[in-house]
Amino acid sequence: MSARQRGRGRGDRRRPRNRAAQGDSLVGQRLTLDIEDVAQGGHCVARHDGRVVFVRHSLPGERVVAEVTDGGTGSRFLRADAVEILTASPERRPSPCVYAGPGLCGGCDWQHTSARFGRELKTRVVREQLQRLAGIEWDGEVEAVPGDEEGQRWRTRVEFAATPRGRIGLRRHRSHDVVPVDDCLITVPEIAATGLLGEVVETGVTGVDVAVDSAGEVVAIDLPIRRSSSGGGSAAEDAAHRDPVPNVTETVHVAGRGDRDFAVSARGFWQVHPGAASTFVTEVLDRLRPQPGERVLDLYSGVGVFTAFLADAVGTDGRVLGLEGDARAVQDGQGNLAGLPQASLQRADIGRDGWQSAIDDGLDTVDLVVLDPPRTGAGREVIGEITARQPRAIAYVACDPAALARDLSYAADAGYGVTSLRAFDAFPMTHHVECIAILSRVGES
Ligand SMILES: C[S@@+](CC[C@H](N)C(=O)[O-])C[C@H]1O[C@@H](n2cnc3c(N)ncnc32)[C@H](O)[C@@H]1O
Repeated sequence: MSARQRGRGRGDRRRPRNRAAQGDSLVGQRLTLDIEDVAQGGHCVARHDGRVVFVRHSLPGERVVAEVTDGGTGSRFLRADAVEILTASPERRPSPCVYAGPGLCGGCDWQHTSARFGRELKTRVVREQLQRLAGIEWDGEVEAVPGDEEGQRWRTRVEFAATPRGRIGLRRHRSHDVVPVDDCLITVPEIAATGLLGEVVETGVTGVDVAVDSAGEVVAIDLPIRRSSSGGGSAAEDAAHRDPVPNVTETVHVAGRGDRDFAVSARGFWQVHPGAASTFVTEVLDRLRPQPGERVLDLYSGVGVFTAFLADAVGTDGRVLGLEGDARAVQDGQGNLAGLPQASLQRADIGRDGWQSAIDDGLDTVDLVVLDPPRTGAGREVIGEITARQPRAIAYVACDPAALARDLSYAADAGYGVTSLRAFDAFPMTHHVECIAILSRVGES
C-alpha cells in the first residue's frame, strides 16, 4: 500500500471574482519571476508583489520574463506565459512542436520538457492534491502507460477546429481562437496520414472530429455551425446535423483474460490513449479480484468496458450492473454485453433525484463497485450512496486528482480508506493524469 491517510482536508471552492473586482488590467505587462513549484492545471507558481502568478511554459527553478495573460490590479492571482527564459531548468528542451508556446495551441502543457519529467511534474501535483484535500500522503509515482515512455503519437481522438476561412487547427489556450496546424505531434500517425491537417475545409464547418480505432480505421466527422432555432443554415448544414454518427470498434486486450471488442460512437467517450483502457481494466481487476458469484456495480460505465470484463470474472452466478447517463452509450453498451446474461447496462443520471432506485432494481447486494466519473468527480451524495451499501472494495478511476482527493475524503468519512493508488500518464505532454484508487472498509484491507 503506497498511500497513507492522515486526517482530512477540504476543497477550497472560492467564486471567481468579477471583472470590476479585477481592477485595471495587467494583461501584456512583463514581469521577471522566479518559478517555484508546479501546480495543478499545466503551469508553475511564482509570486509577484505578494500575489500568486500561474506561469505557463515555465519549469520549476527557472527565472523567466513572463507576460501577463489574465488578471488586473485587484485580482487574487494572475496568469502569465513565460516569454523569455533567463535561467533555464536542466529539464528544459526545445519544444519539438512548433505550435506549443506562448500564445499558440493550448493542447499541450509540457512539450518544453521530456515525457519523463512531465510524469515527475504530475507526480508532484497528484501528491499535493491528495495531501491538501484528503490528508493522504502518497509516495507513488505517475507511471507511463506500458510501451509509451516518449509520450508522442498516442492520441486517437481529437476535435480539430476550423478558422473562419476553413483552415484546420487547434484552439489557443483558454480561447476560442484557432491556431492552424499542419501536424499535431501527440496524435497517432494515422491522423497526419489523412491529409486533413493543413487543409482548407468548407466554410460553414466549425471543426472536424477525428477518431482512429484499434484497427487504425479513421472516421472524420465535420462539425457544422450550430444553427439558431430560427433556422437560416444551408442544406449541407442540415444534412450534417441529420447524419447519424457512425460507430468504431475498439479492442481491449487484458493479459490472461483475452480480447473484447466494443462498439462506440466515433464521438462518444473512449479513452484517447490506445493503451489506456487495457491498462485501467487490468489494474481494476488485479486489485478488486472479483470472485465468481459476486455482485458488482459499474457506475459511469460508458459502453461497458469494465462491465464486460467484470461479468467474465463473476461468471453466470454473479451479476454486474452498469449505469450510464448517455443514451447512445447505453444502447451501444447493451450490444457490447450480448452473450453475457449476468451483465446489464441501464440508463441513469447518477446523482439526480431517485437514481439509486436503478441499483435497488438491479442488485440485491453490492460486493464491489467501480466508478469512473467525469472530471467533476462523483461528489458526496454518490460516495455516500455507494459506501452505504457496504461493498468489500471500491475502484475509483479518476481523471481529475483534485476531484478524486475530495471524494476520497468523503469516503473516509464513511469508513472507507485507500488501500492502493496508482497514477498513469494516459495524456502525455498535457497536465492530465488518470488515477486509480482502491478503497476498502477501514480495518479490512
Ligand atoms: C470517464 S467516462 C468513463 C466511461 C467508461 N467507464 C469507460 O472507461 O469507457 C465517464 C462517463 O460518465 C458518463 N456520465 C457523466 N455524467 C453522468 C451522470 N450524471 N450519470 C451517468 N453517467 C454520467 C459519461 O457519459 C461518460 O460515459
